[in-house]
Amino acid sequence: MTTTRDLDGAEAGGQFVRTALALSVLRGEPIRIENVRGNRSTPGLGHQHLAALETMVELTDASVTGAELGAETVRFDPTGSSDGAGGETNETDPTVPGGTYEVDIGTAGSITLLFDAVVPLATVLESPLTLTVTGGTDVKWSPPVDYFRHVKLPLLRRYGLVAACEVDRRGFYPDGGGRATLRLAPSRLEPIDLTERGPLEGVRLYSTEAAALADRDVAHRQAAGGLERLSIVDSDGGRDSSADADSEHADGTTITEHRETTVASDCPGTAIVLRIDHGTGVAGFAALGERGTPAERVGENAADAANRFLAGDAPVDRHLADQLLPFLAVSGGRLRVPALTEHVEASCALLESFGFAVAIDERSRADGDDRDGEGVVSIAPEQSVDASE
Ligand SMILES: Nc1ncnc2c1ncn2[C@@H]1O[C@H](COP(=O)(O)OP(=O)(O)OP(=O)(O)O)[C@@H](O)[C@H]1O
Repeated sequence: MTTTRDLDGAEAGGQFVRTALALSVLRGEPIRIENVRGNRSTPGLGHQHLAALETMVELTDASVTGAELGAETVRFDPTGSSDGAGGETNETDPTVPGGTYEVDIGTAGSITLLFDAVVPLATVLESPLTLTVTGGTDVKWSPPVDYFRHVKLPLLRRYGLVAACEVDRRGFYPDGGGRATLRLAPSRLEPIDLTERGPLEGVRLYSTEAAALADRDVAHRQAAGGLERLSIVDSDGGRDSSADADSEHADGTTITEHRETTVASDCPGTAIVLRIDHGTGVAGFAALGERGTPAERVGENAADAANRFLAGDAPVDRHLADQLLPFLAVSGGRLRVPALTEHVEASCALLESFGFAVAIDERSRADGDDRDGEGVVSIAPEQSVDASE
């Protein structure tokens, strides 16, 4: 018999909700979340979080209470059989049937964050799942869709995830109106062991402009700014000062893909994603266009983040670091994270609340270095213990 797992989101934001819902499904455990998005200035469920909750309810035929805007307490039971009062349910192997679904977030709420909640369900699917979502494809504080499909999914595919993402229309802030489809098939994930960075293999660049901005050549200028600023570490530890598209560098680093795309969308917007491949893992760095910021500067912002990554030795970027943790829990493994960010720490604490054996080996920092510390997160799912026992 499984009892409801009580979770406290007082120290976290929306990611806590999404990951908790996914783990609830994967473990076949009802959850009650108190203090939803407790450390945000507008606590409770926002549009995007509510859309994720409602989608998870639909995909899993769960029972739910608190599925409304602003709700600070949510109860979600993917076993569908308990009474909402902390009752007990029969323990069975959790499965999700699959099928075809459409969701409209209704704002420029992030499509990729909704996808983030759903992707782990691939490991318990009975048959393929197709999920088409309308909302924002490239909005602040979330993975741009090119990061999702060209960075996150390719890395997870190496570990056995069967997934693809197609984009019909882009959705920028404030109108949204983007449309993308996630396709998942039943997947079995290999353990993730990503503690070393392999040799640099190449750089991929995805630069995008809404059709309304095409006459200003924005995608090209973003790409040019990014490539001009990108430093490539060579084998002697020195640096090339710039990288040109479609060329091979003295150190052997190649621009393996270079896409400048004009896209359909309801409102103007631009995005750039740089992907670094380095043998063991991948890392992605994104920037969004903003009124008043020159296109070249947008590219430079993405390259600056990539250069900071290249100066370290973690195999993934700081965003993938937190986004991989649910998969680490599913399959077990070890991950060197470039920074023990608030998101990484909140996710580790959540995984521990679910009974996963999480160990964080924090790298010591020099005195006066107040950056988020690097660390290695290890998770042993087979040894998970039931915290409610
Ligand atoms: N530029 C980026 N590239 C890739 N991933 C990103 C980027 N910016 C943010 N993310 C990821 O988006 C997620 C944001 O989660 P977070 O909980 O902060 O947002 P949220 O769901 O909008 O909720 P809240 O409104 O409570 O902050 C994290 O996984 C973070 O790593």
